[in-house]
Amino acid sequence: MKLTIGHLFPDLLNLYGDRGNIQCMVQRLKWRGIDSEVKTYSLEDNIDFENLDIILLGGGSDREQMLVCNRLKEIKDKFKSYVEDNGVVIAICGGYQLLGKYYETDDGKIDGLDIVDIYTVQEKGRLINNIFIESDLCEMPIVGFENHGGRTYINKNKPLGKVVFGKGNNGKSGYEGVVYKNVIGTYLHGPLLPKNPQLCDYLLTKALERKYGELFKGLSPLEDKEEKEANKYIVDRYSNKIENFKERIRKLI
Ligand SMILES: NC(=O)CC[C@H](N)C(=O)O
Repeated sequence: MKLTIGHLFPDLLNLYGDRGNIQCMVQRLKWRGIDSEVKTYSLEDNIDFENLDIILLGGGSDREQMLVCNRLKEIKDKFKSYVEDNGVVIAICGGYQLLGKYYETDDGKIDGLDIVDIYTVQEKGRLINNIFIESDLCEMPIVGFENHGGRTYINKNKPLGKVVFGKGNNGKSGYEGVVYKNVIGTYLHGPLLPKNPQLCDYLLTKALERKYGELFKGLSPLEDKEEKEANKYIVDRYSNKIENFKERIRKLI
């Protein structure tokens, strides 16, 4: 078995090591004896969606998102068909915002792919924090790092999870990310997947099921000792902060 992973515009969209998500997917496949191929695309390249099993759209500055947005207009229909055909997409921060209808910044409106039912508006101040959330997609909490000026609002689609510590989509709703079909959008950098092995396996499973159907019998389990430790480190560290905070509030009232 083999999966082909497409990394879109890594020269523009690749903040905080988002590319590490690809290395993580490749390694977790390799440990199971599954092959992979990584294809990177620049703005001018033709994207052969029909050959792709997973697409990564990383984060970027507003300026870089603006540059990517014109190219997205040209590939919008093909991208949409890929998603409707259950193609797997993992989109981080700036890439997440671009999945939606638009990202309105102080310098102008950046049109998105309109693949998921979200929109983003730049508001005062940036949401910068370590963050962890709880999601129905995996048992372990999902941990990461967020740094965004845009606030994302979901219309109809489901969020990826509930914020336990951090800000998430807009600092108000208590939710983080979005899930639509096999598309996950999230503000979590890190890179995201190495510390969230269950989420990584969720994406790989979706891609293998789509490609191989009944022939795919599921991913064999891995020990994930270090991955779990790294995840737990963040969860413990920030759970304490929540507890301290709750304690302070308790004393005040
Ligand atoms: N970290 C990012 O990808 C930043 C996304 C976007 N430019 C924002 O500031 O909201």
